[in-house]
Amino acid sequence: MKCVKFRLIQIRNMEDTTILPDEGLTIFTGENGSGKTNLIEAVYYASIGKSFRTGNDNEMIRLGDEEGTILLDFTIRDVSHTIKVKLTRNQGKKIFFNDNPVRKKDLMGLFRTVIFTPDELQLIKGAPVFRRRFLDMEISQVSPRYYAELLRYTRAVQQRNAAFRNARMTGIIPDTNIWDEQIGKCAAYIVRKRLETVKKMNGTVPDMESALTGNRENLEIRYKQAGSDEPRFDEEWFLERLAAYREEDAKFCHTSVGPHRDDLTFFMNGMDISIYGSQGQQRTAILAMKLSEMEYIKEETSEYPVLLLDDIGSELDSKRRKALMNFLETRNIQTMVTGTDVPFDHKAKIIEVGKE
Ligand SMILES: Nc1ncnc2c1ncn2[C@@H]1O[C@H](COP(=O)(O)OP(=O)(O)OP(=O)(O)O)[C@@H](O)[C@H]1O
Repeated sequence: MKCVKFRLIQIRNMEDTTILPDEGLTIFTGENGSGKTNLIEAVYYASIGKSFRTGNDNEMIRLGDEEGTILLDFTIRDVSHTIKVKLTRNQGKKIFFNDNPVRKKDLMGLFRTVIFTPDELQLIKGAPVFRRRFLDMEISQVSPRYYAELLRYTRAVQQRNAAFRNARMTGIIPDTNIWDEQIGKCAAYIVRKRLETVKKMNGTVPDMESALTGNRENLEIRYKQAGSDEPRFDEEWFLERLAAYREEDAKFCHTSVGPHRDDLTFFMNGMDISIYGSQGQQRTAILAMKLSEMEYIKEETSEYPVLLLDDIGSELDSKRRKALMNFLETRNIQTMVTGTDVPFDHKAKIIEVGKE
C-alpha cells in the first residue's frame, strides 16, 4: 500500500497544497507552525475519517473558509484508488471512495496507516481508553467485522445505560435482556479477537524492540480483563455477569461489565513499564508496539500500512532513529516524518513546508 499523492484544499493553514511523497521516506521540514503536522494529519484523516488532534471537524477547515477538502491517491497491490473528504463548516463531512459516496465506517481499512506522535506516551501513561483505542484501531483496520461488532457493542451499551436512566424515576429495575444478549454476543467476539491480536503482537514485539535498541528485552503485552484474572470470552460468562450486576448498574446508570472496561499492561523483563520504565524505555516500547502493529497489519493484509511519524526527532535519540530507519528501509515501508530540522541521514525526499 502506497500513498501516491495527496492534496489539501482549504485545510488548516493550507490554501491548496499538493504533495507527492516518496515510495520510501519523505521528511517534512520547516519552521514551527509551518504546517508539517497538518500534512500528516490530513493523510491520517483520509485513512480513518477523523483527526488525531481534534474531534471538531470545523478546526480542520481553513479559518475564513466554509469548506475544505482532502484528496488522496493510493495503491493497493498496484491498483489505484482515491479518497476524497469534503468538510463543510457546521455541516459535517462527505466521504468518497473512487468517487462513490461512502459512510465513515466504510472508510476504515481501505487506506491503512499507523501513526506515532509525541502524545503517544499516553498509551502507557494515560487512561485505559487510549490502550483500548490502540488495539481497536489496529484490529478494525484489518477486520471490517471487528469494527462492525465494536460499533454494535457500543450502541448496545449506550441503549442499556439509557434504559437505566429512563427507569430511574420509577425506581423499577428495567428488563435489559435484549441489550444484555447483544452485549454478550459482541463482547465475546471482541475479547476473543483482542486476545488473538495481543498474542500475535507478543510474537513480534520483542524483535521490534531489539531492532531499535540492540537489546533483547522481554517486552510483553498483557490483556487485563475487568472482573477476571484469566480472560474469558464465552458469551455465557458475560450474560451471567450482566445479570448479576444489573441492580448495581441500574443505580449508577452504567454498564460495569464488558470489553469497554478492559485494559492492556506492558511489561519489560517482568516489570510494569508504566511504573518502573524510564521515559526512554517507555518511548521505545511504544515504538516497538507500533512496529509490531505494522507487522500485524502486513500479516493480515499482505501489505504494510503507511507509517506517519510526527516530530520523531524530539522523541528518539539519533541511535534509535537510525535503527528505526534501517528497519523501515529494509522492509520498504512508506514513511512520512515531520521535524524542524532534517532529522535523518537516510535517503529521503525532503519537502520544505511553508516555502513557496
Ligand atoms: N483551521 C485553521 N486555519 C488556518 N490556520 C490553521 C488552522 N489550524 C491550524 N492552523 C495553523 O497551522 C499552523 C500549525 O501547523 P502544524 O501544527 O502543522 O505546525 P508544525 O509545522 O507541525 O509545527 P511544530 O514544528 O511547532 O510542531 C499554525 O500556524 C496554525 O495557526
